[in-house]
Order: sequence, then C-alpha cells, then structure tokens
Amino acid sequence: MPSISPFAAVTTAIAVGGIVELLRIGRRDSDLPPGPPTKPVVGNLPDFPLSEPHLRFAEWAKKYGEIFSLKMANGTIVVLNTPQAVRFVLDTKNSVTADRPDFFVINYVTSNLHLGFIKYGPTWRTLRKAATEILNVKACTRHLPIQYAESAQLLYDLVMEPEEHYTLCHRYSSSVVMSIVFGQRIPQMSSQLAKGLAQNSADLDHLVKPGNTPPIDLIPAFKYIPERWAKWKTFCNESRDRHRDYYDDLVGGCERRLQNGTGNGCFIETLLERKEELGTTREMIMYLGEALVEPGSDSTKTFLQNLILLLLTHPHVQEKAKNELDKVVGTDRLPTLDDIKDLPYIKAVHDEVNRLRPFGPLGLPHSASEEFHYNNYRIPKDSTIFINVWAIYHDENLFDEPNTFNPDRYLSNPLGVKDDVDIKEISNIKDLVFGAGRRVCPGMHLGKSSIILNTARILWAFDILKAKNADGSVIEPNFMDCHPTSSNAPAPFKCDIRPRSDKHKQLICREFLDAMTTTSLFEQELMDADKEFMRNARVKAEHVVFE
Ligand code: HEM
Repeated sequence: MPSISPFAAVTTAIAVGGIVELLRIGRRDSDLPPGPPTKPVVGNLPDFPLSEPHLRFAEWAKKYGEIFSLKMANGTIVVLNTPQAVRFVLDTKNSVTADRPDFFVINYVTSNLHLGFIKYGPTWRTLRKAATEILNVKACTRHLPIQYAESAQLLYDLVMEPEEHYTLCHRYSSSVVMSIVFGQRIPQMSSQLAKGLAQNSADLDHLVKPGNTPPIDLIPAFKYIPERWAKWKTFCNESRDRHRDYYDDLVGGCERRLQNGTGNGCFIETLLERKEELGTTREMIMYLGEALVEPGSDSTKTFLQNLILLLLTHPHVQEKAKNELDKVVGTDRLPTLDDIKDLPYIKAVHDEVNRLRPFGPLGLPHSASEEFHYNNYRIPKDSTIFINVWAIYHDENLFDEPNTFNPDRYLSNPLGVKDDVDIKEISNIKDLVFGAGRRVCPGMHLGKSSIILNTARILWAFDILKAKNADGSVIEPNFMDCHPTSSNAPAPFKCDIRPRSDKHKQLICREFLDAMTTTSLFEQELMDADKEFMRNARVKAEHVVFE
C-alpha cells in the first residue's frame, strides 16, 4: 500500500470535508417542507422567477400542497399556501415570525428606519406604536372627512377628465395619505409633491425586484464592490438623497406650521409635539412618514385601478350593482359608508376585486427569528416566509372557477368559498391581503374604508364603457394585463367613463364644492400651479351646479 504523509492525509481529509460541506449547500434537508428539486450549491436559485413570482409560486403550491420550501444557496424560503398554515406560522407563532429578511439596499436608502422593512426590535416597536395611534379603528374615524372630500374630487375629476382615470385613482390615494400624515394634499398628479412621492415609491419597487441589484442579502461581499463598477450603488445613493430631501422638506413644512400656529392637526405635527413622550427622533419621524404614505398610496390606487378594469370587462356586474345602489341610496345623494351594511352586492364586488387581484400577491416576506415546527416540517431560523396570497385566492379547492370575476360567490357564502369548505377553519382568508401576524398592515382600517367607499361611489356615479379608436373600432381591454411590479397593478388601459345622468353629474359637482371646506385645510403650502388648478376646478364645478 502506498504510504502518505500525515500532512497530506489531513489536507485530503479537510479538502474532502470541504467538498462534502460545499455540496450540502443548496440541498434540502429531509425535514424541511417539500419543494422543487435542488442543484448543488445554488439550490433553487436558478428556478426563482425574476418577474411575477406569484404565478410560479402558485404552480408550486398546486404541486407541493399547503407549504413548500425553496433553497437559495444556504438560505431557505418557506411559502404558505393555505389560510391554516398562515394562521399557525404567522399568527400563533407571531413572536418568532415578526422579523423581516435583510433588505440591505432598501434599509440603506431609508436609513434603516422604514417601518415596513426594518428588522423586528425596539425601533420597529416604537415606530409601529406611533403608527397605530393614527391608524387604529377609532383614530380612523377622524380621517373620514378627508376620505369623503378626496373621494368627491376623484368623482369630479372623473367627470372632467375621464380619460385620465388611471392617474386620477393615484391622485386620490396619494392625497388622502399625504393629508393625513403630512397635512399637505395633492390636487393634481402633475404637482411636485405627487411626482416626488411616485418617484420614491418607484425607487423602492425597483430595488425590491430581484435582478436590479446583486443578491447582497445572500452574498454580503457585493457590498464592497467599488461604486465605479456598480451602477446600482449610484442608483442607491441618488435614491437615498432623494428620499431624505423629500421627507425632510415635508417634516419641515409641519414644523413651520406649528411655529406659525397654523397647524392642521396632521399626524407628523402630532408626532413632533409628542417626540419625547413617544421616544421618536426627527429622523425616525421622517421615515415613518415615508413608510405610511408610500404603501398607503400604492395599495389603494392599485385596488381602484383593478376595480375600474374589472367593471369595464364585466358590464353585468355594473348593472347589478347599480340596481342595488338605486334601490338603497337612490339618485338624490351620494353613497356613504353608513350605506355599506345595506349594500351586500357592493361589498361582494369589493371582496371579489381583492380576491382576484390582491395588492401584493405574495405580501411582504417575514423572517423566522427562531427555529420551529409546523406539521412535522422544520422551519429553520432565518428562513424567509411568504404568504402565497395569490395561490390561496385562486385555489380551486376553495373557490369555484377561481379565475372568474364573480362577486355573487360572496352572496351565497360569507367568504366566497365552496359550500363544502369549513369556513371556521379559514375565517382569516379575506384579511390575508393585509398580511398576518405582528407585521399585519397597520393601515388596513384606513385602506378598507377608502376602497369600499369608492367602490360604491364609482358604481353609483358612472357607466364604465369600452373606449373606441378614432376609426370607431372598440378597444378591447386585456383584463390579464398586469404591471411587472410586486403590487399586481394593471397596466394603464383606456375606457370611456361617463356620469350616469346630468343629475348624477350635478350632485358630484355640488359634493366637490362642499368638500372644499375640508380640502382647503391641507392647501397651505400649495404651489401656484396647484392653486390655479383648484380655482379653475371650482369655477367649472359651479358652472355645472348653477347653470
Ligand atoms: C387596500 C389597502 C392596503 C393593503 C391591501 C395593504 C397590504 C399590506 C400588506 C400585505 C402588508 C404586509 C403585511 C405583512 O408583513 O404581513 C402591509 C404592510 C404595511 N402597510 Fe399596508 N396595505 C394597505 C393600506 C395601507 C395604508 C392605507 C397604509 C398607511 C397609511 C399602510 C401602511 C403599511 C405599513 C407601514 C406596513 C408595514 C408594517 C410593518 O412592517 O410593521 N398600508 N400592507
């Protein structure tokens, strides 16, 4: 037998051990939830879809059942495909699943102070407590006048500029949250305030999308690449400055109002006054404002854009909803939130839009701060956990014809599910669109009232018809058309929106004029172009009402 030196033996043993260890990377241990086959070292990295991951995740859910896992090199992703799995993993085990994965670039851009992305811990708790103060059910009643007034402008805008419907929904959602949070409203989407907000949201959207930055959270060494070889770093630095300047200005506006005695009671003014008591610094206040206005605006506008697209493509739903509204509300006034309890079909339309086109089809990922077990599967510490909202809402075991827009399903069953499904088991299903556990959306009450109010009002006010080309041919909308974003917003589309009658048009314009008492409270800092816009809008509305 050939002899080898002890040195060579040790080296060989280390090398073999190293190779064995390396090959273990990317491998799925047998006690993890099942999932697609892995490759050595990289695991399922090559399988991870770079765009619209929810569609691939839904296919995997069908194949692997209530929970599956993906190996991302050394890391693990766990995906929850039933309301029961979500309830256990995110609600029952909420103390160990309230963390977020690393999100290095986003936390860099937002100075590690963005409520939605920071790690679970004392800073998160302070920010979340402050956010809950303005967003709990009771506090939300104070925001209703703003929501009614902005909804009045949304309807007015749709009367005057129907072809801009897509952007007008965004204006509505942005103006509501900007008024509540920073005390400054957005009268038109061309205003500087609106452009800055949309840019900041687009920045974060760009940065969360896989492929736009290297996988730093998996391979931290990417952080050290010099900026001259890493364009994404330049984008991050520019974006960081943009975000800071924008929110610093807004907080400055609140400080000035407080100093001048012209405060309008917005959230940030309150926080500035109670800084010591709440333990928040000016810096924390700035980014808390950001964490509220960006998702607050994007979520609500996504719902409204999807609503209009689904109504456009389903005229029989419009007809049924209008019959209900005409019976319950009539044509002498606009619907209010008090009417909703008597409008089951409107409620069903709202539920069905949320089901078919949920904002954030995979929610925001959580992270496990400790290892635990679910149904004999091991969920390792530091695994990233997704709620597969899209797959659950399109599950054929739960919903009849899940890809069909059919609000009636909610008239025959409170959760819209098949008769043989035990609804006690899945009572959390409707709220999954807002996430779950300790990180559940703090803006859900505000968001819910905005979207249901405008569902009723848009249906009460307008006929939504297919638009025509100049040659008279009908433009067929594509109801499957989505933006390649993480939010499930439809791509911009054309339609013909018309007030249902002159009487409806008059009532809308009158409501808009009345709303100006509320909206003017949030117009102290308006730029000249925006003041001019509001003056002209008043004149046009008066023209409709009084002539
Ligand atoms: C239709 C309306 C809305 C939908 C569907 C929605 C959906 C969501 C979802 C899915 C999450 C992730 C929850 C999780 O991690 O499990 C979330 C988080 C969040 N949402 Fe919303 N949202 C809506 C409205 C709003 C509004 C109006 C605001 C603010 C005014 C807001 C502020 C936030 C914040 C700050 C977080 C992060 C919470 C945390 O990490 O602690 N959202 N939202």
